[in-house]
Amino acid sequence: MTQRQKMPSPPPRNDDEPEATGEILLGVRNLSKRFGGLQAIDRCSLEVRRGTITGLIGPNGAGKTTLFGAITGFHRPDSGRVVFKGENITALAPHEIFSKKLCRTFQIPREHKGLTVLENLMLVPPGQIGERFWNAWLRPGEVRRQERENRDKAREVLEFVSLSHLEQEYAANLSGGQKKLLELARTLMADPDLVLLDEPGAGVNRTLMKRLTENIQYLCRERGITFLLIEHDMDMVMSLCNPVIVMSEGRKLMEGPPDAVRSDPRVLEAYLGGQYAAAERQ
Ligand SMILES: Nc1ncnc2c1ncn2[C@@H]1O[C@H](COP(=O)(O)OP(=O)(O)OP(=O)(O)O)[C@@H](O)[C@H]1O
Repeated sequence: MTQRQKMPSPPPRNDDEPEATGEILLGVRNLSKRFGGLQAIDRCSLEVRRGTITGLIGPNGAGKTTLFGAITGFHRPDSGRVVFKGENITALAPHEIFSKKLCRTFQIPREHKGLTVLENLMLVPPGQIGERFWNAWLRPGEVRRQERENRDKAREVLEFVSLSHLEQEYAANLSGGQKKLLELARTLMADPDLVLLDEPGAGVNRTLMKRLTENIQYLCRERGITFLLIEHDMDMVMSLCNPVIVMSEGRKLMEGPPDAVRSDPRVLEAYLGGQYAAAERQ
């Protein structure tokens, strides 16, 4: 992992949340995103502090995945700002944001199906000199060295997520849970500072879920990687995340430690309201 940079002081807080400690790694300020007539994100503001595993929960359609898309350049926000490590990254392209070490996974894994597990990881690091075809002739030694380093790193990451035995398997043949581990592995190839995980537990069996949870905890504690994760599995959220941010109708409803969130009547109402609304639409 790379050396952590010293960051400037966080900007003053402008909401009524209880005082939280730790440097702000990601700041979302008054972000909005509309799809036609639908306000998917509505002046949303929230913060993620370095060194945390922050949970992002909320009823279906609350805007969580759209928010991930707007943070990581996949959706261009209509207004508002995204600040990462003190830098305004709003509306940068996804690959530019990725290269700043802000990485994401997708709700439905986006593996390269026709490539092996190992190849999927080796594709990740940007700026490989072998990508320019003349370098294979002009700088063959350097190309080979970089490829070797890349392969070693990919193998190290695969060992960490317990997928080594599948390195030559086509990614298309992995189980749903293994694909989630591969998604996490791909972010690790970039030495990320912040990883956004979109429903890492969905479709994952209990054994793999336990491994995934332990991996996230280890990476946060030992490697200093910060996580923001969307999850519907409340057991996973309650055991893994602190703080938990609740989104409803495109903006932050509340934030707090898991116990406080679980017992907050506003959260219950948001979930029940969402269910009633869904039932009424049917
Ligand atoms: N590309 C899109 N075009 C049109 N509408 C969209 C698009 N993406 C999301 N939406 C709508 O925006 C709203 C927010 O969706 P989003 O997927 O962000 O919610 P979510 O909180 O992640 O929900 P879930 O928990 O079910 O994944 C929903 O009403 C959804 O239908």
